[in-house]
Amino acid sequence: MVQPRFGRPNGGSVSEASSNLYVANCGPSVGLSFDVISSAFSVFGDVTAVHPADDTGARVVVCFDAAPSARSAMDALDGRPCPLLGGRVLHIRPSKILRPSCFPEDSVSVARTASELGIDGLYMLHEFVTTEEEKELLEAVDGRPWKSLSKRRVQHYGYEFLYNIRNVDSRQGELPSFVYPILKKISLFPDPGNSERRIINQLTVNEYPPGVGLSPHIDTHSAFDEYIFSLSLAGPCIMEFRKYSKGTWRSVLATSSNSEAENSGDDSNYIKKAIFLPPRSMLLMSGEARYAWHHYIPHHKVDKVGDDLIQRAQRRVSFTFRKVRTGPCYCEFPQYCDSQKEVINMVEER
Ligand SMILES: O=C(O)CCC(=O)C(=O)O
Ligand SMILES: [Fe+2]
Repeated sequence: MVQPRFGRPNGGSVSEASSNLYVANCGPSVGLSFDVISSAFSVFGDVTAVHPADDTGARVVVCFDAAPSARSAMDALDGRPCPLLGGRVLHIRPSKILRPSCFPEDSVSVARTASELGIDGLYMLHEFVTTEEEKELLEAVDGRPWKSLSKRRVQHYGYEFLYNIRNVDSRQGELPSFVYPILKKISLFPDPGNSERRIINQLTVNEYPPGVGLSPHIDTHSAFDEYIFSLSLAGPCIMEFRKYSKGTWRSVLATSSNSEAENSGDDSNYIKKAIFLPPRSMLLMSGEARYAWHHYIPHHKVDKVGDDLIQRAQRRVSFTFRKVRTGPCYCEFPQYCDSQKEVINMVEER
């Protein structure tokens, strides 16, 4: 269980003048959006913000511009059914917190476009598939067996991905026909690369429940070619990119996504950037973005994108399209490359 993001309520003493209220039994996971909560509390004064208080989605902090408004709201609503919130009984205490610690000041600002992010080799297209295509893709995978991992479910096509070795198994057949229209669109993806590199023969489908993400990792260089396409469906999330200054091929393997172990690597020495992935968008990781940056999906129920708090949906389903590598990787990033580890070892040993 993640620690509450706001400090504990300060005991409920009405003598303390707080303009913020900690409100339990209230939030997106009990069917109340931040907007609905805000307008219900606005009856008592100007509400400046409604923040999640923790990752449950059922506790919020309502911030008023003045303490008397907060006090009136608490006096009127605490422990009683609230007609404006479907008769829900709220539990309200004053909260001293001014700023939600779930989004610390140093948290990275989230770009909405790849060009804003500025990582070489990273591209994103919005509305890469239509809502109709999205529905069909989801129905197709929902009609097939899922494999349960500890926090999410997966399906693999073309080649099975083996999480223990972070590499693929032997070939299992063609990709399913329901992805043919996507493969066709991928072949038209506008990027400066060579179309040969867009051949796809492996697909991993990931289904994430709300609050579930993916550990920081670089897809194993020796397992997959340069181009990695990831299609987001059903729900949004943010993806963080980290470039570790002391990264080595060992840390790449140690923090592979595909390991079920939670391992965030050396947290002290990296630069990070983040991008918002809306449903139906397609992300292409190539070049430096694919070979040298770890990608990571934070385990959030709510993402902060600019001034917006965006709730994770009931699920996010991603389709990751890759081509299995047949020989060693000769990328320009030997530091992160398991195929070139002998070279690195020789340099390290000298
Ligand atoms: O869910 C995603 O968009 C990314 C999945 C991923 O990084 C992977 O399977 O290696
Ligand atoms: Fe990945």
